[in-house]
Amino acid sequence: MTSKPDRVVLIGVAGDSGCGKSTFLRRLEDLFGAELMTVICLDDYHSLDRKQRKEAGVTALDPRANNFDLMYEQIKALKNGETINKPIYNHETGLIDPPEVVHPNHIVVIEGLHPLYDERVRSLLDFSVYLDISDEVKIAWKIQRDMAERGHTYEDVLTAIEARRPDFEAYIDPQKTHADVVLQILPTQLIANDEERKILRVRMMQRTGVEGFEPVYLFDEGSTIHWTPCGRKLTCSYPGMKLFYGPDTYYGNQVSVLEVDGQFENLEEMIYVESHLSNTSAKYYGEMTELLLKHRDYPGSNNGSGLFQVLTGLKMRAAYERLTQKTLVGVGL
Ligand SMILES: Nc1ncnc2c1ncn2[C@@H]1O[C@H](COP(=O)(O)OP(=O)(O)OP(=O)(O)O)[C@@H](O)[C@H]1O
Ligand SMILES: O=C(CO)[C@H](O)[C@H](O)COP(=O)(O)O
Repeated sequence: MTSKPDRVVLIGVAGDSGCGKSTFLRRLEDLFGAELMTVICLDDYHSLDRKQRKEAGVTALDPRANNFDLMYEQIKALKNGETINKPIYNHETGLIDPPEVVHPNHIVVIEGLHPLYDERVRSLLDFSVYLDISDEVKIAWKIQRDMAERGHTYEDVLTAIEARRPDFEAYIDPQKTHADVVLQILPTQLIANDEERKILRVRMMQRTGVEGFEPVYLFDEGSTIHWTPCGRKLTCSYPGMKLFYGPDTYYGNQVSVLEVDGQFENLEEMIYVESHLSNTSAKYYGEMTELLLKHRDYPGSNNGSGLFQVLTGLKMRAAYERLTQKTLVGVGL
């Protein structure tokens, strides 16, 4: 930690396992710098270890397997500038390890399955995002990762997703109704059969009427816009690309929706898209494109998921600067 923070800004990143939280956090680090930001994985608040969950017949998604009282007490303490003794859930052994000391930092990010579940924890958050991955895409990503890196079979992956589904629907998914931004990742509508789910339709649902949060828009705020940018200034290969912007209602909340269906052929040309977006919270024209180009190797950099992760990160930086009255200079690049 660099200096003692006067004001701790608390950010929530919610989503199921394998939904891209780590990738998003790596992008956030570009904006805040590793020094200023402390990430707390809420898996550490599992109150039942793997064996105990098995015996009790509950999953880690079930609130009964998590200690929300301790989570609240400790996150509140960090926000108040106090040091905590945070438990550790060990994913290698499935056991709860001895606690570790965590000091408050300028930005504390709580990420995992339940950042928005408990009303008390939720009320501490200054900005939040929910990563909402459709089943088809979740299966494709999990299969790619868990088969390649974790030695699982196709059937293992499907069984694991199915086993989690009831608790996912009961306890994780409803959190999206509380987030400031929901990043929805869906199969493309540009072609009928994209079995590998390589082409994505990604929607950034931005809640309107939230103090200090000005949603990003395309061309004209409040209008409904369908934009097919492919042509002289943006190279698109098959099956092309479509952008959309417009107002909507999402679980009773007013939202501004930005959508990208398809993929960017040449990331350098993102400057053309950036030039048509307003309220990005970039510090200068081109910053959004530079942030994307910096990590062109991250998954999703060439589609709406990378673009909207960068835009959400810029909104989190804007929230930090507004709440602390501090300016972050030069950490992004
Ligand atoms: N935008 C994306 N486009 C394509 N694939 C992606 C994208 N984001 C993530 N993935 C795939 O999903 C996998 C999981 O991503 P990531 O590790 O960021 O998720 P996570 O939510 O942190 O997962 P866990 O909680 O299980 O560690 C990655 O290895 C990658 O294969
Ligand atoms: O959803 C999860 C984390 O996001 C895990 O399933 C949960 O934390 C339990 O971990 P493990 O399977 O290693 O016991």
